[in-house]
Amino acid sequence: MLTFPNAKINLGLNITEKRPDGYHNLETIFYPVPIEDALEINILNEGNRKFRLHQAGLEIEGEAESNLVVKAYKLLDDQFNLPPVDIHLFKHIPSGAGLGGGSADAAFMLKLLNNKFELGLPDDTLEEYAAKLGADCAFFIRNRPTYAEGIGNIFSPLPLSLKGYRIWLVKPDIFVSTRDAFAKIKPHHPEMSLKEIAQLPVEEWNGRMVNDFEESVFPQFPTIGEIKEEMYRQGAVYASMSGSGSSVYGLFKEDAVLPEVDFGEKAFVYKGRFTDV
Ligand SMILES: C[C@](O)(CO)[C@H](O)COP(=O)(O)OP(=O)(O)OC[C@H]1O[C@@H](n2ccc(N)nc2=O)[C@H](O)[C@@H]1O
Ligand SMILES: Nc1ncnc2c1ncn2[C@@H]1O[C@H](COP(=O)(O)OP(=O)(O)OP(=O)(O)O)[C@@H](O)[C@H]1O
Repeated sequence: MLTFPNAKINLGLNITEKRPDGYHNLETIFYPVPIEDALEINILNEGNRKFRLHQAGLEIEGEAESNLVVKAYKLLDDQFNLPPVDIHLFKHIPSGAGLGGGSADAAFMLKLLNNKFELGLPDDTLEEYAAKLGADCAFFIRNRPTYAEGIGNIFSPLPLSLKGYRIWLVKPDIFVSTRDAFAKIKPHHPEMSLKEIAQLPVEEWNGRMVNDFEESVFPQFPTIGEIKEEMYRQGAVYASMSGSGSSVYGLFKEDAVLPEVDFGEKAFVYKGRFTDV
């Protein structure tokens, strides 16, 4: 059984409070984007191992045991004593990009196991399992435009569609530490709530919808800020860094011409369009 975990972008990200436990309260909108990994499971018939992981595409740091698809399998295996699985993961979504690629794999693995082994778990339960695997994981269970608050874990669906817009996304070869990015922020409440801004036409988001991480990340990594400027130079109606970086996206009108721009040899570049959400 095969599935295609997709990435997300953050539309706006306000860091509002530092909590006594060291984490931060925030508000953001998660929106699915059609940049995809491929994930397949089959029943494993050889040997006495519970799982085998084959990886291709972009490299993922760490041992197989620390891969989120394996953690997702173990979480459900503990509860349901699943058959052994042979896992194939083709990695296309860059990591450390603010695109939630690892979280997507984890959530899609839960959904895949639920379907393959007919566990009958409803979305609410799958979301509870996903939340144990990482901050953004639960979003990918329903995988629809979502307003998130709390530490990024309290969700409500949002009536918002980017259908018809084009997206140009660039991830330069820069690693941003999420922890450091949070540490440099002075939390504050925004003047206008993100939910209200999101109801305005996309053309009116620039200057209103803000990713607070840009303030702490751009001075340290000017290249990331320059990519955002380039998006606006090329005619983006809205551009922003996603999550804590390092990827930057621009949203463009359907008929926009997106030229070839050299963002560096190792940059990941994606051009696509939003369809059915
Ligand atoms: C900011 C987002 O990118 C929004 O999409 C994500 O919520 C971050 O998710 P993530 O990369 O999976 O980050 P995590 O691994 O959960 O957290 C990394 C570190 O960021 C800090 N952190 C994270 C989330 C949060 N609400 N407040 C925090 O202060 C903590 O120091 C934590 O140790
Ligand atoms: N299946 C996986 N795909 C990608 N990364 C994984 C996976 N499993 C574990 N990881 C680990 O998770 C870390 C980052 O994952 P991810 O791809 O979600 O990037 P991210 O850009 O930090 O996402 P975000 O900031 O939006 O949460 C990497 O350091 C990687 O070692």
